[in-house]
Parts: sequence; C-alpha cells; structure tokens
Amino acid sequence: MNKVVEVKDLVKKYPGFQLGPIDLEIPEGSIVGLIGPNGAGKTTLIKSMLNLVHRDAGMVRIMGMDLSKNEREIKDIVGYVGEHQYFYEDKRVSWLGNFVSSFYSNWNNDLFRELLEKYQIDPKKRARELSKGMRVKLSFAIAISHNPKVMLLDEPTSGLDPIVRREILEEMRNIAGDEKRSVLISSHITDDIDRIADYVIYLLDGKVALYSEKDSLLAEWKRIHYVDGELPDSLQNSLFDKTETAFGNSGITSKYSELKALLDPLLQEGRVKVENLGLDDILICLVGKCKK
Ligand SMILES: Nc1ncnc2c1ncn2[C@@H]1O[C@H](COP(=O)(O)OP(=O)(O)OP(=O)(O)O)[C@@H](O)[C@H]1O
Repeated sequence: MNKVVEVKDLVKKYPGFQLGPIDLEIPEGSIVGLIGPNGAGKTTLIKSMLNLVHRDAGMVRIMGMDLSKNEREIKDIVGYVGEHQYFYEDKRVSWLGNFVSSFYSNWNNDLFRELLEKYQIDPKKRARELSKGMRVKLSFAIAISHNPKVMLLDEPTSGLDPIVRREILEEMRNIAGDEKRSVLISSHITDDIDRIADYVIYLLDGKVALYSEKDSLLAEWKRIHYVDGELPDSLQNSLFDKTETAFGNSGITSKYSELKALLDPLLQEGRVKVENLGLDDILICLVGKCKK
C-alpha cells in the first residue's frame, strides 16, 4: 500500500519535553487516530508535520514531497484544522473564503458554499460573531474546500455538538473513502477515533508507544473474567490489572489470540467470560495505570 505521509526520525525539543524520534507512515486511503494523554505531544507532532513549529531533526514527506523543500506544495494539498481557529475577526465568512481561496490551486467555491449551508454558517456573519462550534465548522469547510489529499486534524471535534461531530466524522470517512486521501486525527474523544479510524497511534511522553490497526488492537486487548481455580496458573499469571468482580476475578490480556485456544472450551462451558475493551481502557493501561 502506498504511503501518503512518511515521518522519519522526527525530533522537536522544548525545555523539559522532547517529541520523538518519531517514525510513522500513513497509508493511502486510511484514517489514523492519534491518542495520548495531555502533554504527550500530539499537537507538537501535527504542527511539526506542517512546519508550524520547526522540528530539530527528521524528515516529513507528504505525497512523496519533502517538507524541507516543498513546503508550499505540501500546504496546498494538506487540510489542517487546529485546536484554535484564527481568522480576521472583522471579516465576513464569504470574504474569508474568498481570501483563502487564493492560496490554493484546487479551491472549489461551490463546495465551500455547499458546506457553509450544510453547517448552517451564514456567509454574511463576521468571524467574531461565530460561536466556537461554528468557527470549527468554518475551519473544516475551508480545509475540505481546497480538496486536500491529506487532512491533519488536531482535536477538531472537541467543541462540536454530537450531530455536527457525526457529520464531520462522516465527511472524513468520505475523504479517506476515495482511497487516495488520508486523515490523521487527534482526539480525546476516543469514541470518535473508534468510529472512524483504521489505525490507532498511542503517543506517550513524546514517543509512539503503539501503532496498530484498530480492529486487530481491539481484537487482542480483552478483559477475561474467571472464577479462581478455573484458569491454568500460567494463563492467570499472564493477565494484568487483576480485579475482583461479581463473576469472581478478572484480568486484562493484550494477546487474546494466543490464549484463545485455551479459553474457548472454558468459554463454551460458561466458566470464563470475555469482555471487549475500549481505546480508553488501553490508554489507561499503556500509561501504567493498570495493576501489574
Ligand atoms: N511553544 C511551546 N513552548 C514550550 N513548550 C511547549 C510549547 N508547546 C508545547 N510545549 C510542551 O510540549 C509538550 C507537548 O505539548 P502538546 O501540546 O504537543 O501536547 P498534546 O498531546 O497536544 O496535549 P493536549 O492533549 O493537552 O492538547 C508539553 O510538555 C508542552 O508543555
């Protein structure tokens, strides 16, 4: 599969914090969710991928172009929505659309107008008159209207109501659905990531702790509920975050496929139960908040 985005040995240092070295690739037509605790470096990573902050080392290639040499061309094909929206506050939405259109070679004004209507943004309103959610939606409309090949989204859905959030996520699915475009989206709303992502990156303390296909990740991480004495010791010992439950005991495995053959007969007899985990549960374990 082609790589739309390649990041190699990327390092960004701040006093008391270092992002990287980061290596990652985003395949064509995929949505990658970026998950991590506050301060893990998600914003720094996304900004470094667009030269919005200057990296100390490493390489970023987008659609085969090197960010050090082709920054302009790259910005033309990347749609970015950041945590904060900066507009000329006294200008009207229609003016802003017109203004930004001049920076992009593939600007689609019909699409921009369609999106404003869909997101119920009055083109006559001035930026300062828009609500927080409307500002995010306007940023999306702008990012999508220049037909980007890659979308880099930094916590884009946090201020949005559930209806618009769903719409925006759907839009991202459509963008990735044409197989040629890709999305990297950071969010603390792991439900959103769960809903749309094909891959998940866990970023902890500036490093990629885990990068996996989402479905296989969720297939491997399970909580096993068992009654004492029902599980072979070796299996019990391989579990972590052991907790007493109404069923008896429980513990987490991150390698369910390796235990499945042993567990299947017990499952059939109802002596063991298997519970699915969410992306949040996995994050909590990865940051070391699970019992060993
Ligand atoms: N301009 C800056 N100057 C100094 N330190 C910075 C700067 N920007 C970010 N940092 C530091 O870099 C680290 C990572 O911050 P970053 O905003 O990338 O994390 P994040 O994962 O996006 O966090 P959050 O989930 O809270 O938005 C933090 O320790 C932060 O204090």
